[in-house]
Amino acid sequence: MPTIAPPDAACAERVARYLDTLTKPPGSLGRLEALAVALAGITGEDFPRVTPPGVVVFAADHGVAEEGVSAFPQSVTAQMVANFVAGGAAINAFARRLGARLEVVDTGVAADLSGAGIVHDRVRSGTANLAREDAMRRDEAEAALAVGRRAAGRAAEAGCRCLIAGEMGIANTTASSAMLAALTGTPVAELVGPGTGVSGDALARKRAVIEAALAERAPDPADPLGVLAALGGLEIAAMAGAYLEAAARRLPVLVDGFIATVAALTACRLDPALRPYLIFGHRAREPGHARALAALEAEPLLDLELRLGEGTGAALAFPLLEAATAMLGEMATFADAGVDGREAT
Ligand SMILES: Cc1cc2ncn([C@H]3O[C@H](COP(=O)(O)O)[C@@H](O)[C@H]3O)c2cc1C
Ligand SMILES: O=C(O)c1cccnc1
Repeated sequence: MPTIAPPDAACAERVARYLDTLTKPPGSLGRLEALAVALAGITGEDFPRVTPPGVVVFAADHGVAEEGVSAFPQSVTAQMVANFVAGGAAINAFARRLGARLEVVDTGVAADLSGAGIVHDRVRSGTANLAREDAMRRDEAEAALAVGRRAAGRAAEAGCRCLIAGEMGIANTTASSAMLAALTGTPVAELVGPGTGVSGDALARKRAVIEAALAERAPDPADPLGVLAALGGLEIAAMAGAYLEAAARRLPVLVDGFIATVAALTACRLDPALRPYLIFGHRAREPGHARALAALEAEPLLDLELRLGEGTGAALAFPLLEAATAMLGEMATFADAGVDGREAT
């Protein structure tokens, strides 16, 4: 694994002091100031840049879809990949607003995806049904982490200054819920939720499937790769790998919703040095998201009651990162603007 250096504390400290010289009462820009300090520490730059962002959407299928745990059929994963390529998904609309580089990676969709515009970096054709057997082998989980690393590497080499990972994979809230329960010991009932919109009997079945899988697989919470292999997904592993690679390259990571946060938690368990590189875009409606955020002691920037994924919540939060860098780069100091400082009271 490439090593992740600690953030540049001296740079963060310099930027924190510089913020107090800008024409505003000290601290008055609140969490935006903390964001600017964090970005300075992450990048090691006094005037960090976050544009353009790189958005990578990892797509893969889940064998557990056959248990009826999603409101939508498995075919939607492949169909949405075509929609991403055609530019018609929510993430396309938001990424365009940001001037983002958008890449779609087939990490293991259970269909033949041909055509231009898709990066084919497949580990296997969907996972196995985690209700019956391990979702994948450990070496496959490692290979999926490497898919994510390669994608983050491409984004960095293309000049991206911030990484957003998104996902598409029908039934992946089931895999993510199972992983979160395994990693944190939280009872399934406290974190399972509707995903694409299951309720009533279907939600009860989703919960029962996860509880049974946890009882049978019983992965060791101290073995994050084992949890990923037993209960995870190819796109979830790829997101984790992308986060680790971005941090190794000192790129800020803007984390999306529930699934992305479970990937982030897994990646932090693999390498705790990742944590300071993560900025959390939003709190999604899925009940497990608050649990996953709490496990990371994360306070997200937005709460727009989203329940979509794809990287959409992170994309919506990105302008706040831009604003934090603009505050540093464009505001005048008291001295330069000839504005009187605070009275000694
Ligand atoms: C049209 C459509 C577009 C989506 N974009 C993201 N998801 C989201 O829904 C899925 C997770 O929910 P569940 O576990 O209930 O299947 C993931 O693919 C996720 O990214 C979508 C779902 C649908 C139907
Ligand atoms: O927050 C997410 O990532 C999410 C929530 C519900 C359904 N799909 C994705």
